[in-house]
Amino acid sequence: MAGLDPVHRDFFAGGAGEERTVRANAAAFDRLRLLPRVLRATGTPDPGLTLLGAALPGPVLIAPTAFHRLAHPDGEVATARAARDTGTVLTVSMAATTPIERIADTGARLWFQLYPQPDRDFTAHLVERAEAAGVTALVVTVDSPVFGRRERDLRNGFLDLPAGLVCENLRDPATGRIRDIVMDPSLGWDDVVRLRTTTRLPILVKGVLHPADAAEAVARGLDGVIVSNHGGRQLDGAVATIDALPAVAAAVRGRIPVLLDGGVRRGADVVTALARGASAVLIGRPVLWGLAAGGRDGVAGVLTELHEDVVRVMALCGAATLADLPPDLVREVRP
Ligand SMILES: Cc1cc2nc3c(=O)[nH]c(=O)nc-3n(C[C@H](O)[C@H](O)[C@H](O)COP(=O)(O)O)c2cc1C
Ligand SMILES: CC(C)CC(=O)C(=O)O
Repeated sequence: MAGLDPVHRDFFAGGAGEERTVRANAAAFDRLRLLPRVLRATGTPDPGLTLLGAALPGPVLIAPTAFHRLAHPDGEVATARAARDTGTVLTVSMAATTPIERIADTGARLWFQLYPQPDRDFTAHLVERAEAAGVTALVVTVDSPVFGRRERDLRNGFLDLPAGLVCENLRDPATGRIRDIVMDPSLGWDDVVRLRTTTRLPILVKGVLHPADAAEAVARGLDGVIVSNHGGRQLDGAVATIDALPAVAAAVRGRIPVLLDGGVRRGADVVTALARGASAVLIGRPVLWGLAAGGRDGVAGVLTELHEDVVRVMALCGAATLADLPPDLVREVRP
């Protein structure tokens, strides 16, 4: 990627351990094929949907990723402008390098990703700050009781942000200092549900792979689950998300939205995930590559191309709307 420091490129591209799960996310899509329908006179497909009460032009959202100013000087502001201009949702990482208020100033539709911190008062402050800035949902990442072991970063000695960049949303309101992100191995369902006492925002849990956990999210009254293995950056060896999706969707039975991320690169991947039970998908690394290559325009290019590809694949499958993507559209083939 032109202009991207190789150490930062490794941080973006890499995963945990052997990167088996990074590869598995892509390989699992490679094992799936579409069985299209013909002569359905669908006209130009409409990939629009309503998600958590918001009308969106298409089913591809932006996953939370840290440190956008490593990719481009305009960082999260550039990403947010692209989200605004294409009408999609940007999920802002808690580890953003731009204050949430400045990102919100773009007018983009934002969700906020949270790692609940052991200091509950600080967690409540973070949530209140994001809500005041105008975010419309909270995404609680639950696949990270500890940091994954990212061997590229260890080899490269990438431990800290370069001088001048900080996680702006971790500023302590009392001291003005930037706090470290703490991964909390004691985090439990009660902690997630307790966020309801702080916020009226819808709450999605991100990092669910097991159907029993998805059922628990429904039972706990949460508003959505994101089937995710953190792009292979946490538990190396975790199942590919597109493989985990059908059982999660079966457990949820349409009661709350099920989203998916991990290895979504093409319109066919999006259509495959929706046919397997997802309401929408999110993309992580492609947005970072677009940002590094061309700031706002690069990200908008990635989002627009993928949107157009979704429409093309829907037409080629005989689907007029996202409701026309049944499970029998997808067939598994031998590797
Ligand atoms: C560089 C990078 C940083 C990430 N930072 C976060 C983060 O701060 N919070 C989080 O919940 N997930 C984070 N993720 C995981 C993404 O939200 C998402 O699950 C994953 O990237 C999806 O896979 P994909 O990159 O194959 O599309 C990060 C992923 C990458 C690649
Ligand atoms: C700064 C990290 C906590 C961000 C993250 O979740 C990731 O790199 O995958």
